[in-house]
Amino acid sequence: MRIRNLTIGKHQPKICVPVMGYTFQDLFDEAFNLLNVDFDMIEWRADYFKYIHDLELVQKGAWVLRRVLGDKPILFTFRTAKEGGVRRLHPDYYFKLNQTLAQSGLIDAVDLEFFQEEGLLKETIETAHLHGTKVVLSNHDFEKTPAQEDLLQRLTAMASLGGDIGKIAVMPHSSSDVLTILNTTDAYYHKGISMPIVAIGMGEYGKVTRVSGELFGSVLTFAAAGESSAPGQLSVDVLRETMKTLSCEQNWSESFG
Ligand SMILES: O=C1C[C@@](O)(C(=O)O)C[C@@H](O)[C@@H]1O
Repeated sequence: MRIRNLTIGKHQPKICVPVMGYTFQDLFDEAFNLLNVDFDMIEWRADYFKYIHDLELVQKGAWVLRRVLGDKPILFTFRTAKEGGVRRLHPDYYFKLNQTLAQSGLIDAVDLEFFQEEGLLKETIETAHLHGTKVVLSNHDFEKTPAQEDLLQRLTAMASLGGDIGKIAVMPHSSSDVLTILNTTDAYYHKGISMPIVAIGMGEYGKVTRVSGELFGSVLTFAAAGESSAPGQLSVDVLRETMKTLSCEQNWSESFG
């Protein structure tokens, strides 16, 4: 699948760098500092943005990022407090915000949290698709690693709902939790569902899941160029180098067209 000019699902996972600016100046500076960094796309974590309650100003923020970053794909994410973000938002405004950005032509993909009212979720996915914007359906658990059946069920439901990418980020506390995440990724791949997935283990134990996507079938990995947006994120340089070292030339595009 493609997001803007980036093909996702081929060879090594693509590296997505979070940008967490509070002001317009912060957004500009963070984006500008990325110009010398070897990354593939950015995630604008708009829950950090001071003007999140003003739709015009949020679009202006996206415009600043687009101007600085040129053709790099931009994923727009408002991460809610209950899934690890820094702010709460009324659900009506959450969907309005995402629909506005999805229609703006300024960003390439939106992250929508999966556990929300299904009608509004479907409507927002449709709006995004009508405007050529991709949808990442996501679910985060900062406490634990749910059972493999639960994770698989969430990912398949994300595919049924029309997500372009499904994402789970959970917290492992042991090697067997890490195996649960990797087994889920592998089992999902063998189901032959066309929607590609991202499966992340957060924290120290999860690091291996951030570098091994090529082997198991996780197509995106998040890395920090400055401040990290979740525990266990590696720096972009270390991540790129490690993935090159571990590369096994798998090509998931045959399954994830
Ligand atoms: O969903 C994710 C993944 C993430 O939580 C991580 O663990 O790298 C980082 C978040 O910014 C992003 O929205």
